[in-house]
Amino acid sequence: MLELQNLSVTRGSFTLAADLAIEPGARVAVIGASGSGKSTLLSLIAGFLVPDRGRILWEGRDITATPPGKRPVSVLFQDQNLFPHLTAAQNVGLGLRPDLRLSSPQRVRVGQVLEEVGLAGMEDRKPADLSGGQQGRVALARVLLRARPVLLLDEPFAALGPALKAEMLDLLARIAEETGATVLMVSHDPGDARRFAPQTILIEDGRAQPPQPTGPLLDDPPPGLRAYLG
Ligand SMILES: Nc1ncnc2c1ncn2[C@@H]1O[C@H](COP(=O)(O)OP(=O)(O)OP(=O)(O)O)[C@@H](O)[C@H]1O
Repeated sequence: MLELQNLSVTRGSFTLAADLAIEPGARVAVIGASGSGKSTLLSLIAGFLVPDRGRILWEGRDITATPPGKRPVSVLFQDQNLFPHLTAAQNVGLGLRPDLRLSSPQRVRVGQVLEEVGLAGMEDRKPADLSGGQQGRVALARVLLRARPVLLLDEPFAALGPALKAEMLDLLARIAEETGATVLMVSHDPGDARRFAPQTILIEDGRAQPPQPTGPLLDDPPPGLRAYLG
């Protein structure tokens, strides 16, 4: 279980508060208007931002002061962060060792995750020789290889077309199920939330609300969310 207890952080004139818990293995969408604090919430969980008050607990352990690299968390951003001069396999291998001095079992493992995301045979290609969707898969493979129990995604597939995006979400859902990972995904697209996440954290008026069932929330959104969704 991931718990945010009486958490609050202020950035300039903006304050975000959160007091909520996320069940292990849950898939949760994070929805809110532009500037409502979605990225801020993810940064708090990832440890890029330190709260002004409150605690973050993972499996009962206080990780509020734990540096990002030591948290049980990996993060996938929209821009995928692939290095253009490295091959797909090397980009994935960075998830294990930043200096890329992989042992042979580690190299085997890189091959396995690339296969899991459907990139067998493309190990030696550089990002420029892969499609947008394939690049997304490389980034996903790198995150999977780290095998952290909490996966944070900040609009990871926003640049992809609808069909490709749906495919990536299904792949992600399948892998999350297999690994039991807890996944939080920021999205602007209610369709993504419905497709991927049984539960949603709504951020409104400076507060991240506890997860609630996605379908009913989107069927009958509160006024602020309704205005935002259009
Ligand atoms: N470094 C900062 N200093 C001051 N204010 C900041 C800083 N970073 C973000 N903010 C403010 O915090 C608020 C929340 O930002 P955040 O990026 O979390 O929103 P968001 O919901 O992810 O937005 P979007 O959907 O537009 O990406 C915004 O009002 C933003 O202007």
